[in-house]
Amino acid sequence: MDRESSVDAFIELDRVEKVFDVRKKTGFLKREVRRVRAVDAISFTVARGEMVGYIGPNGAGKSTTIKMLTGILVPSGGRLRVAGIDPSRERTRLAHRIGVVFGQRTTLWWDLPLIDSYRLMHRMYRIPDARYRENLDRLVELLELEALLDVPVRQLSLGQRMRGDIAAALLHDPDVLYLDEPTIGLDVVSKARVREFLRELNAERGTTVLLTTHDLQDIEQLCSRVMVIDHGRLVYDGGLAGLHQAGESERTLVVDLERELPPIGVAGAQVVKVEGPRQWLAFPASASAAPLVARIAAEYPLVDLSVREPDIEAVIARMYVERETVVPGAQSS
Ligand SMILES: Nc1ncnc2c1ncn2[C@@H]1O[C@H](COP(=O)(O)OP(=O)(O)OP(=O)(O)O)[C@@H](O)[C@H]1O
Repeated sequence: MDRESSVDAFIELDRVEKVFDVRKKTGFLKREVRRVRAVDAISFTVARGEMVGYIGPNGAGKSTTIKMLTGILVPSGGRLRVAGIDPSRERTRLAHRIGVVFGQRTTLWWDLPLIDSYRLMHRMYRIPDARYRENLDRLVELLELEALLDVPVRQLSLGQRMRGDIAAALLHDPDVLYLDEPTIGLDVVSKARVREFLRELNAERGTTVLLTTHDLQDIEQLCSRVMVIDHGRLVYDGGLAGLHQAGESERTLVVDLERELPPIGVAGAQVVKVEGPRQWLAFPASASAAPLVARIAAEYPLVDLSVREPDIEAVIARMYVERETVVPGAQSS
């Protein structure tokens, strides 16, 4: 990494590895040690204020990476810095700079009213009184928590609890927020609310966000950059558009004709389905639909048409399958 790029880098990983030794009993007194390379020479940097998606299939190494970034796990190799701090060496100092939300677990005290968890965090993080009040007021307003403050956490719905957890992670004004499945199990309205809040947080405060999710709409709506990890290796790092290219994604032109006709023959697209006078034509997502539409309109009795965007889920599924393939945008390590 050159000096220039490291100036703005807020999160820096240079060939970071994590190897677990898993002991398995294979006989009466025999044990076998199996080495699991959960994170395999991963390198990337995230600049201050970036909002980046970190995605991959189950067991890819996402949580292990996040745990190393928070200092919970010590890397087996490589170099790791967050805000210039080595997380595993200075975990407490780093804790003041980062916020973490695990969608599947809560950091709140289950039996206490929500506000009591916040009061405890006020003390734990030694947040100056004025700052605590200001942050609490703002978060309560933005996340609509006012009516919930006196409710014990165990009585909150999943969406309410998630908003409560996000506020807890931000009370001490962290520079970086790690979100692990922040919208898991939420209904459409709650998801929209959480996403809207994250967008505002990033725009207003410039908080750096690393987002791990299986919900690709989270990524599409929040992140301009996405990293894909599979079997511990970074297989893609770039924009969403590039991801479509890497996964060779296709858009679909849905054409309504005046009458039933044999499949349309037009260069640059392929008919994938015919139903009465309606035909579906697939074409590369990177190509423009305009010339295609012009050609069809000139040669066929066209009544109506629409373009369907590629399904990013299918694109990523294809990438996982073809993970051995070197894709554009993948970082060499
Ligand atoms: N403490 C541990 N001891 C041994 N192996 C572990 C440990 N933690 C994780 N692993 C292994 O490391 C690999 C990566 O796991 P990790 O939890 O980081 O994946 P993930 O991408 O977060 O998956 P998911 O989407 O299912 O949460 C898996 O093979 C997992 O079994």
